[in-house]
Order: sequence, then structure tokens, then C-alpha cells
Amino acid sequence: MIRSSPSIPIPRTVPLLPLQNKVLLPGVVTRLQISRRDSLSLFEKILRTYDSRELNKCIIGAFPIHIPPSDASSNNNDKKSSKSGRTQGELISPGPSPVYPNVGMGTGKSSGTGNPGDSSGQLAISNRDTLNPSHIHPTGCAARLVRLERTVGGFLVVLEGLVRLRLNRVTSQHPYFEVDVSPMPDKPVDKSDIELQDQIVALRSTSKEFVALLQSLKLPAPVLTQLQKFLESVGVIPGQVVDLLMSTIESTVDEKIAILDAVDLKERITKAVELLTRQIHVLKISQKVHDNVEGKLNKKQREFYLRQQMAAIKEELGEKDGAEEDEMTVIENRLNAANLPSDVQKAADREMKRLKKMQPASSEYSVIRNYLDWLSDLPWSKSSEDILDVERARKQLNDDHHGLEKVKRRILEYLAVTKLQQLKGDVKGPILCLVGPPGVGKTSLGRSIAMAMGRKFHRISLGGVWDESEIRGHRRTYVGALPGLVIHGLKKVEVNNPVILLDEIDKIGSRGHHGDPSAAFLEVLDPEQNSTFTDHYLNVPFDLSKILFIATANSIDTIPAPLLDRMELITLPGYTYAEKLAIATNHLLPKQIRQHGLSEEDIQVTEDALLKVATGFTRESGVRQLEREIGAIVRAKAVQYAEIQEQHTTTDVVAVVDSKAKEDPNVSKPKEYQPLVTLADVEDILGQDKYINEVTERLAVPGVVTGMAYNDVGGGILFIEVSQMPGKGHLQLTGSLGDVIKESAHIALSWVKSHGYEVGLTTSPGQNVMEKADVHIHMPSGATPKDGPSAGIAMVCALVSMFSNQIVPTTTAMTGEFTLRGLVMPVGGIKEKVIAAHRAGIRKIIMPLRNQKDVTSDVPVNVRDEIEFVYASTVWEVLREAFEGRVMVRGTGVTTSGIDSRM
Ligand SMILES: Nc1ncnc2c1ncn2[C@@H]1O[C@H](COP(=O)(O)OP(=O)(O)OP(=O)(O)O)[C@@H](O)[C@H]1O
Repeated sequence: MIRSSPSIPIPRTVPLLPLQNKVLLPGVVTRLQISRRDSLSLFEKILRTYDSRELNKCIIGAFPIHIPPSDASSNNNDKKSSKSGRTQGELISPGPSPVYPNVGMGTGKSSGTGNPGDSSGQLAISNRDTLNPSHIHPTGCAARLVRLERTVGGFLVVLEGLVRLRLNRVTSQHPYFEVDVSPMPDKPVDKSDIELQDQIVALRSTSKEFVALLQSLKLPAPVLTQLQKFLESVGVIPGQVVDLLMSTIESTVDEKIAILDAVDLKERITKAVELLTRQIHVLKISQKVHDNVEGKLNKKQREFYLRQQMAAIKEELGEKDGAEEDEMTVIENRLNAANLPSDVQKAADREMKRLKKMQPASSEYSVIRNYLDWLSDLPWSKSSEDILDVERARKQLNDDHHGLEKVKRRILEYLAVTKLQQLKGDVKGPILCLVGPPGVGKTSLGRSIAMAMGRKFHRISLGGVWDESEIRGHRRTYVGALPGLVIHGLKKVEVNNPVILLDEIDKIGSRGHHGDPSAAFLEVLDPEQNSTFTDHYLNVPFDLSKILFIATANSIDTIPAPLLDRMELITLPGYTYAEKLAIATNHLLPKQIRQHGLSEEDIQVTEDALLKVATGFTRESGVRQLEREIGAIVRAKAVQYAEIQEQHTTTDVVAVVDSKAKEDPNVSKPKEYQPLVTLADVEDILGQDKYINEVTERLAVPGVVTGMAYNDVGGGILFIEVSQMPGKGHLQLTGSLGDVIKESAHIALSWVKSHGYEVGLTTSPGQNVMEKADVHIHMPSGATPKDGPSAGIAMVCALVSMFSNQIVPTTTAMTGEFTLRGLVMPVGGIKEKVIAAHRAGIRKIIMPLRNQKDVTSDVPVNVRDEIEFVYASTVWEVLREAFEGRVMVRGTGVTTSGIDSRM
């Protein structure tokens, strides 16, 4: 950087910064990478002493040094110093010319000019090269500290040269050298000195020619203007102009040292004109070569070549920070490395061009910079190698998950098909959607699939995503715009073929003020369209077709139909207690033991105890709560284990100190750790059962019937309670009931009223059971909303039970839609309902005949074996089975065959 510093007072004694292969001239700013031990101590001290805002008050003496090769390895300082006749404290008078031989000093090479990377190696003398006073050149330069930064190996220092210094004597050598100096400022120009005036004229014309040549090299205009302006003052401060020019032209270290030594202006200008003339000559030749080559370079190469030159010159002039200039090169290199498709490359080039014209401080600059960062960070053409080995995948799935046979089979089919498609080079598989209650392993299955295929895994949680732009990104016109979740995921995994799990796709918000996020997924998930998915932010297409999308959902009810249509559903039902026990033993317990820093020998849980945890402390379709409870047990055991170990250590210490302690029966011996967790331990650790078996604990009373329910979080049982009170035949319904379930209640009541006589509730056919009574139907768990038609037959039974004062056993549950004509219609969710009912202790289930196939195909055998299934197609059959003959059924109303024919 060109600076004309106000005269700054130079202290008499300054710390010495030894420079090898580098010369600092007054008025020049330079960067140095510091790694010498003594210099490190110097800057450590400076950091300790100076406040960061006052660093520029610190003045250092930057002196060239030369350690002869023979001295570098030996530390025979005395010998050397006596040879040169200089010892510490001795006065040195500066010689008229440098005393440096060229050996080993990069002769003929620039010491930094024209190479922006040079600064890092400027102080390249190793720590073993011990410095002694005879190595220090007698002329140096006072330097002001402009910047001081810690780096990995030492410090990065920016120095500004101020004035020439003469070295008087070395005052101290440890931990760094300190020297007594005298400043040697340039004398003012003597206008009457004709010889000097002539020299200045010569200098002006040579330097003008030099700048003109630089101009033809297409140096950036601001740099040239600055240089030209500075040259105008050649008549006033010729010394400074020379110093500056010398730092911009190619010259050897010796030549630079000669300039440093030339305190006399005339001598300095003569040397400078000589060097400038040589540089002009070199430039002319290189211009010729350049012109020849230029014709052969393509546009990009030429730009690159010019930019490199510009960077070098700017760096040397200090016009711009090197780092700033580097930024462009870094971005370009990264874009080149990203291997962009041609249309994306075009967009990148366009933006790059705009960026170069901008001021780094402008806000638009950072917007474009960000955009280019995104382009270069995305895996446009980087894929991971697929492992499509069906056997390996089967093992992986079996190792990670117990049961789920149907699901695993479907996944393996999928992998096999993908493998075959890949062989043909056409991969367009369906999108899998795993549907099931929470905690049944949907997310972890997704992860296993990725591992089985050897692909990277990324999960996008869609719960509460209300804004389309969260999927598709914001347009760049918005402040703080960013790409959407899919592109974010790709940047994170760094490959374009990961497994992306779209978690909770059913919780995605529907159409609102900010577009419809599910609509954005229509494009993402469509294998025909997603090869040209365009994120709003990127505004260029990205090929998503290599990604394997897997969605998960608790229920399909809230997934928009077009989205559902693009996916293949795989249902994961809830687990039975037997399955939960196996999952707990083989997966959850070992996992928790590992996570708590214990080993499997430290904790063993009996089967009874685990079953107790599952039945008494969880009531869920999945195993998440079970995992938490097992975690609580493992934690309690871990505390015990740690405490007993501590006791052992303390007792050992006591025993050593006092050996009598062992013999004394009153001294309590440490307890032994017991790794086995039994049923009793579970009660100790987890406390009272959280759940009791509702069915077996519940007393059978008339008017109460067990129904079966199914919702997002799995199946369950629910009770229907009916009571009557004096009134005028009104029906009251409570328990957060939806419209459909309310209608079922009305239908059931109407049927019971119209068939009172046939069911034995009245003594004559025309009599109304509710003549003087009101009926109240309630479904407990009032806070849980309930809806759907499947409680129809349970309501009929509850009404009949109440009016007839007969009970339906609590271990009998029923589900089925009911029509006014007494028909029993099929319902959904049979598998989940049956599994949940089995968990709740139900032993007999009445359900529609047309649901029989669901039981045989979906319900696990061990559950089927423990439950008696009764299939009914009319309400008469339901009543007969529910009351086990305790209610008089006078007629069937219609024959079974008649009903069948009407169905
Ligand atoms: N069959 C199984 N075998 C082994 N571990 C299982 C099984 N099913 C579930 N798990 C474990 O249960 C835990 C919860 O599973 P996961 O998070 O995958 O549930 P999820 O179905 O995705 O739930 P949600 O719908 O709430 O996201 C995980 O630690 C998982 O490993």
C-alpha cells in the first residue's frame, strides 16, 4: 500500500525483526508469516503489552539478515563474531554497499514482487538458525505494526515501512534481539543541485514509461491512477517514489538491499533508473509474448491470466487485501470443482460477472456471493456407490428390527427391483410411505434402508411445515432468501442420491396464505417430473430423480389425495406384548445399556420384569415409552453400580489404613452389586403400575359395553356407558362425539325402540321402552374426540343391556357399523383394533362377517390363538353372542339369507 506517513517518533531502542530473503523499504506495506522462535516471543510480548487498538504505536526495526550456510548448522557464534569483528554492544557503521554474497538467497528471483502467495514464506528461516549480531545487515527500516493475527503456526503480521534505520549496537539478545538505532530520513530535495534535478527528470520519464507499459497490460484503472498520482510527486519526494517503485518491480534481494543502503538520494535514483530500465525491457519482451499467446487463449483462460496479474500487482501495492482478491479465485475454483451442468454453469458465469463488478461492501455482493456458494456446494454430479445386495439388506433389516416381516419383504422387493432397473439404467421406483402409529419404527426403518443400500441418509421433518417456500425455497428477491428443505438436505449429505426420509408427511400444513406445501411435493415426488425440480432460490433445475424418497405418516387421512396417489403405502401395525418383549430383549435393552456406558454383563433383566414394564407402564402401539421406561431402569442400575464401586474404593483405602477394620464386625462391608433386575426391582425402580388392565379390573354392569377404536396413535378399547332416567324419551350424548358417531347412537336407539318387543324389553309389540324415560349415552375419556360408525353394534348392545338389566362380559369387545335395518357392516383398522384389544385383555371379539379376511391375513397368529372371534352379519347374531343367551331374542326380523341377498 502506498502511504506517506506523518513523521512518527522512532524510539532509540527497538525490537529487531530479522528478515531473510526479504527487504522492507520505507513507505511500503508488507505481510509476513512469522514462525521463528525469537520473533514469536517478540509478537507474543507485543500482544501482551499493547491494547489491540494501540498496536500501530508499536515500532519495530526490520533488518535483513544473512546467516552463512556454515553458521546455520553450527552455533559457533563467538568464532563468527570475532571474525567479522562485531560483538554485542559494538558500534557498527553502515557500509556503502551490501556485504551479502548471493549464495542461497534466491538470486535472480523476485523476493515477493508479483507473487501474492509470497508473503507466507517471507520469513522463512528455521528456528535452528541461531542468529548472532554479525548476521544482521547494518541498514534496516523502522516499521509500524498495522495488523497482528494469530495463525496456526505463528502470526500473520502486516508492517508499514517508515524510515531507514542505522544499526548502532545490539543491546539484548534474549528472548529476541533489541537494537539501538538511528533514523536516516531522506533529506529535502535541493532545488539548486543540478545533478539531482537531472536525475529526477530521468526518473520521471523512465517511471512514466513503466506505468504506460503496465497500462497496456490492462491493470485495473484505480491502481494505475493511484500510481500515476504518486509519480507526480517525484519532484518533491523522489526518495519515496523510488522506494515504492522498487517494491513493485522484479529485482533480487541484493538489488533491494542496495536501494535500502542508498541513503544518498542521488545514489538511490541512479540505481533505481537502472533497475527500471531493465524492468521496462523485460516488460516489453513479455508484452510481445503476451500478445502472441493472447490470440491463442480462450476468453476464460485470458481472464484468468489477467486476473492473476492484477492480483499480484494489487497485492504488492496493497491496494486491496490479498484475501479479498483471493475470494474470487476461491469462488471460481469451487465452482469449477462442482462440475456444474451446462445451464447451471451459464447462470454461475452470469452471476460471477456481476459479482466482479461489485463493491464487496454492498448488500447485493453478499447476496450473489451466497448464491454462488450454494451453487458450488451442491452435489450436482457427486453420487455415492449403491450397494444393491439383497442378502446384505435382509441381514441389515433383520439386525435392526424385530418382526415386521411383511414390511421387510416389501422393502427387499423394492431393492431387488431397483437393482434390476439400475442394470437397465432406468431408475424410477415408487415412493414408499410407511404408515403406522408413533414409535413402531418407521423412522428407524428408513435409516436401515439407507444403510442397507450404502446410501447417505437425511431426514426432513415435515410436521408444521406451512409454507410452500420451506420446500421450494424463497425467491432471491426476498431478504435472507434461502433454498428449500430438499436442497438444504442435499447440501448436507454432499451426494445427489441419498435416502431422504420425509417424516410425518401427514402433518404437513394445508393450503394457507403462503401457498400449499403439499403441492410442492407433487413435483418432488413425481418420478416423471423431479429430474427438473426447480428450487425458487436456485432458479436452475436440480435432478432429484436419483434420490430415494421414503415418507412416513401416522395416518393417511390428512394426506392430500394427489400426494397419496404418488406413494405406495406400507402399513406398520402396533406390536403385541410378545413382540414388544422380543424387541425389548434384543434391541431396546442392549441399546440403553450401551447408551448408559455399561456392558451387557452389568445388567440382566428377567423376562417377567420386562413384560411387567410393557404391560404395567406402557399403553401404546409402538415401543417408545417402553424404551424410556427401560432407560429409567438402566439409569437406576447405573447409579447403584457407581455407588457400590465407590464404596469398594473407600473401604479398600480404610482397610489399608486400619487393618483391624476388617476384623471388626461393626464395620459395614460394602454391598455386592447385583446385575439381575427382577420383577420386584421393577416395582422398586418404576413405582406403582401406571396402567391396570382396564377390562379385567372393570366390573361388568348392565348398560356398559366394550367397543374398539382406532386412530392415529393406534388401536385401543373404549367403553360405551348407557343409563336411563325419568323423562320423555330424549337422548343425550356426551364424550366429545363427532357427527357420525352421534348418528350411530340415534340409529341404535331407533332400532332398539322399534324392536323392544322382539328383544324382550317390552311385553307387547306396540309398547315404547322410553315412554317415561330419557337415555344418556356417554363414552369415557371425554377429552378425546371420537368419531366414526364402527361403534354401532356396541351401542345397540349397551342399550339392550341397560333396558334388559343384563350384562355383556367385559372381556367381550365388539366393532361394526350398524344399519337401521339391523345389518352389520364392515369397518377398517381391524388389525390395530384386535392387537390393542388383545393387549387390553379382551378374549372374545364380535365383528362383521366381512372383516373375517382381515383377521386371517393381518392379525398375528399368537393373538388369534388367544381370542375367540365371532363374525356376525345381523344384529340378532351380535345380541345372541354378546349376551350369551341371557337376553330373549324373540325373532330375527329377517332371515340371514334374506339379509345377505339384500346386502
Ligand atoms: N421392530 C423393532 N425392532 C427394534 N427396534 C424398534 C422396532 N420398532 C421400533 N423400534 C425402536 O423404537 C424407537 C422408535 O422408533 P421410531 O422413531 O422409528 O418410530 P416412528 O415410527 O418413526 O415414530 P414417529 O411416528 O413418532 O416418528 C427406535 O429406537 C427404534 O429403533
